[in-house]
Parts: sequence; C-alpha cells; structure tokens
Amino acid sequence: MRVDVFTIFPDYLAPLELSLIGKARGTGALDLRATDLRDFTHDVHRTVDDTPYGGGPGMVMRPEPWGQALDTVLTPSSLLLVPSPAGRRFDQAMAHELALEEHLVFACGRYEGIDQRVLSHASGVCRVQEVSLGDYVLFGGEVAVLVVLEAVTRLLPGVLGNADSLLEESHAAGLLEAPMYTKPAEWRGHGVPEILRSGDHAKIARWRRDQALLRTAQQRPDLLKQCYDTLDKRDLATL
Ligand SMILES: Nc1nc2cc(Br)ccc2s1
Repeated sequence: MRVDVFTIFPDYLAPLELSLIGKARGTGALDLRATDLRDFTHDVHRTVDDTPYGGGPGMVMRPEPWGQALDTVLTPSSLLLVPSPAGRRFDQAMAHELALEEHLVFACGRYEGIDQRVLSHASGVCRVQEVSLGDYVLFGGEVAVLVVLEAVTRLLPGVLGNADSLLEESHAAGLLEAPMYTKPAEWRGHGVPEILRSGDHAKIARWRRDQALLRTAQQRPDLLKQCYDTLDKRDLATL
C-alpha cells in the first residue's frame, strides 16, 4: 500500500518510523511518504494560510499549495482522506475497508481547516472522505493520521507475526476481547481463572466467548446491539 501524507509538520509523523509500522515500511508492505506542504509555496514566508472570507476568528489553509501538492499524487484510484471533526467516524470496520486500498492520501489540516474548494476539486479526480476520530477538536489532522495508519497497517498481510490475533482482538467479531493473563499464576494474591490452566481448549474458547459477551454487555452495550443477530442460543444463554 502506498500512502502519501501532506502536512506542515512532517516531524509529527516520526513515530511512523518505529515498531511494526517501521517494519511494514522495511518489508514494502507500506510505502509511506510524508511531504511538507510548504514545499508547494512560492513566497519567502512559505505562507499556507490566510484570513477567512466572511470574517471570523482564526485562519484558513490556502487552496493553492494544496492544489499543487495533491496534483503530484492523486490519481483516480487514490482515496483522499481528510481528518476533520466533521468526518465519518473512524472504526475497525473502516480500518478494514482502508486496508484494501492501493493508495491513501492524507491531507492534514491546521488552523480552522482547509479551503473547501480543495476537497471539491479533488473529488473531480478521486474519492474524498473526511474522517473523524471522535467528537473533539485537535490542533490538526496529524494525530488522526497516526491513529488511522496504525490501525490500517496492522491489518496489512504479513505485518502482524500471528495473523490469528486479528481474529480474537476487540472489535474483530464486533465484541470486546476476553481478559488476558500470563505468568505468574499467583500475583499479589490474585490468581488466574483455573479454566485457562486446564488445557481444555474447547472449554477455554467457550469461557473466552462468554467473557467477551459479558464484558461487551457491561462496557459497550451499543456494540452488542449491533451484533445481536449474530449471537447463537449458547451466547444468549450467557447474557
Ligand atoms: N478531531 C479533529 N480535529 C481536527 C482539527 C483540525 Br485543525 C484538523 C483535523 C482535525 S480531526
């Protein structure tokens, strides 16, 4: 997967050199390029913003640098993602959708946002999707890019050593995952559920399913409602 990120703070994306994302870049699973939007300005101050038409507080990002920057990468097969408080709520289902894309382009806004004509113009070239992490406002889109890219990269083939862990993790089957334990068997007076040390894999799988159902019912009843139709009689007996 090819990913282009345009930002006025490319160093913000330095964490993408680390850990599994760094490995994904090394293996070629992820071809990631972060570009400074100011490279597409032509004045001595490298200006990327200006006052808003209609007045109001703050500054708006100018369309010209964005137009020239996006011209260098967008093709009809690209998906332009614009982090925004007004965007589609990012979730695991969207992460799976994005992991199937061949080319993601992120436009990281700052200030009061990007001139709307940039998105309108780009929609004549490729698909454009505003994306939100949640109902709160950040200083810019870079943090959203870090989150989206981590969630998507771990879904790319070959990135996670054990792909099976994708099957059991929270939100994988619409449920939160069961609580996990490791050695020692006794820690500060706290033991480990005996079933997990029984070696009976069928019973362990059932216990984990039950725990996932109960944990989801307690902490995220909204998720349980979404997947209720997929539950079988044994699941319903647990609830
Ligand atoms: N939740 C979010 N807040 C913001 C603010 C700016 Br400025 C740009 C993108 C985003 S995504």
